[in-house]
Amino acid sequence: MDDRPIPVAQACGYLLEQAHSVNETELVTLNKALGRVLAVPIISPIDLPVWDQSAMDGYAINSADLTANQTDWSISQRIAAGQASAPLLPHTTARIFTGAPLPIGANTVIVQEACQVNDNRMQLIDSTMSAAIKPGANVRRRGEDVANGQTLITPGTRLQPQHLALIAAVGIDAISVYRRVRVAIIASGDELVPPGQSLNAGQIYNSNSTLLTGLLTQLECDVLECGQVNDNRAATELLLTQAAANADLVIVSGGVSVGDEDHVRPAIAQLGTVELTQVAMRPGKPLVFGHIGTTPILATPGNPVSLFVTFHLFARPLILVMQGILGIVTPPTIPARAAFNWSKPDKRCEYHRARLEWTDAGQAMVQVFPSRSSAAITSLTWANGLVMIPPHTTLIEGDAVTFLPFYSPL
Ligand SMILES: Nc1nc2c(c(=O)[nH]1)N[C@H]1C(S)=C(S)[C@@H](COP(=O)(O)OP(=O)(O)OC[C@H]3O[C@@H](n4cnc5c(N)ncnc54)[C@H](O)[C@@H]3O)O[C@H]1N2
Ligand code: MOO
Repeated sequence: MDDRPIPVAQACGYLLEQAHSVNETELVTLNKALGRVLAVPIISPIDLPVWDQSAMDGYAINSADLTANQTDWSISQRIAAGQASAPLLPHTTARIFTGAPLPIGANTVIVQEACQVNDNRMQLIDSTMSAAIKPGANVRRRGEDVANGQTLITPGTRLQPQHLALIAAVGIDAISVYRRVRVAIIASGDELVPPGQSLNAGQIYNSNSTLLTGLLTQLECDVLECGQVNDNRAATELLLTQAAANADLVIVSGGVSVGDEDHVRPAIAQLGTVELTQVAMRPGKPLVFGHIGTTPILATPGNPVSLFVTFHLFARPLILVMQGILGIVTPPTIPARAAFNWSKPDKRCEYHRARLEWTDAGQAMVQVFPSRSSAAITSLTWANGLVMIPPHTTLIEGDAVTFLPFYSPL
């Protein structure tokens, strides 16, 4: 296999081409559906509003009576939200409240601020205003928001609270969503110790498993935590085999470089196929992608920043496709201006930790973290995104740059 680094877009394109969504669906109640991906269209079984209703507290009237030299109206009924209305008696008005059903025979609601009531008769405070009251004023018509039979939400949508509210508003309480994508995670490295234990010489805490668990949980995946594997070929192969058999996707961090202690790539090649290795990016160059059986395996560099960046650029889009998301899955970008100088460019495309802020004049400006180290995990808590700096590119303050926010929809 050609080991020359390939461009990020080409690598991501390959991952997405071969990706397919989990097809199995399950029925979940609305309060369990937040963040899940809709599998079947939501078609409204009702009109919304369900009936003509008042948008204001006031008086329901037939607008024809406003032009018929009538200056006051007997209040023939009182309709609060939750009550049924009776047909409006001719030439009368109904006291009505916001959200209450408009009586048959009325087509307009006059806000109560414009009215006065004496002896159960309603008058306009300023009778000359009657001509200005438009038929249909302050009425929400049946079906004006949603028509019975209308498709409300299409499959492939990640369900946000507002989607769930719309589904609830048409009376549906359980929906079909794709099952969660199950992702197995493995941390490779002899040096790794779980947080909470004491460190011996040469050891460090395993932070990548926590990072990956969080990133995957945010994406609504099921996480299969496979723990840590030593820098040993047989152990790596065993754990990879088990992980691949039990998950839709395996993400391994560490052990992908070219040293004698890096066993992940040869282990994947032994068990399956290595289809992609070395991406022309910084950090994250020694990325490996392949399959064991039909399970995709993404092996990222062990440096926490490299893991985070490669997750954002590769794992996330891949998972979105596997989840059944329809639409653009690659990270969104924001055009901005550099608030920094960049004088030592790399031959790889750089994804540097960056912070986007808006000036008072509304210009998006990007600052960069002072260290380029892919081990500097503090850069991730400082930044709110990445700035993309193309290969061999120097920048001065004010130059146009592309910013990739960490938190994005979908
Ligand atoms: N001769 C070369 N050496 C290296 C190259 C190269 O091209 N030639 N590439 C460098 C780059 S770039 C990177 S990135 C790393 C990638 O190395 P590995 O993926 O093999 O990762 P490790 O060596 O296992 O770890 C790198 C670094 O990250 C720490 N680490 C690993 N796992 C965890 C974890 N779960 N939690 C926290 N920290 C972790 C590990 O201790 C190392 O410090 O290779 C360079 N070398
Ligand atoms: O690619 Mo490494 O991730 O530059 O540090």
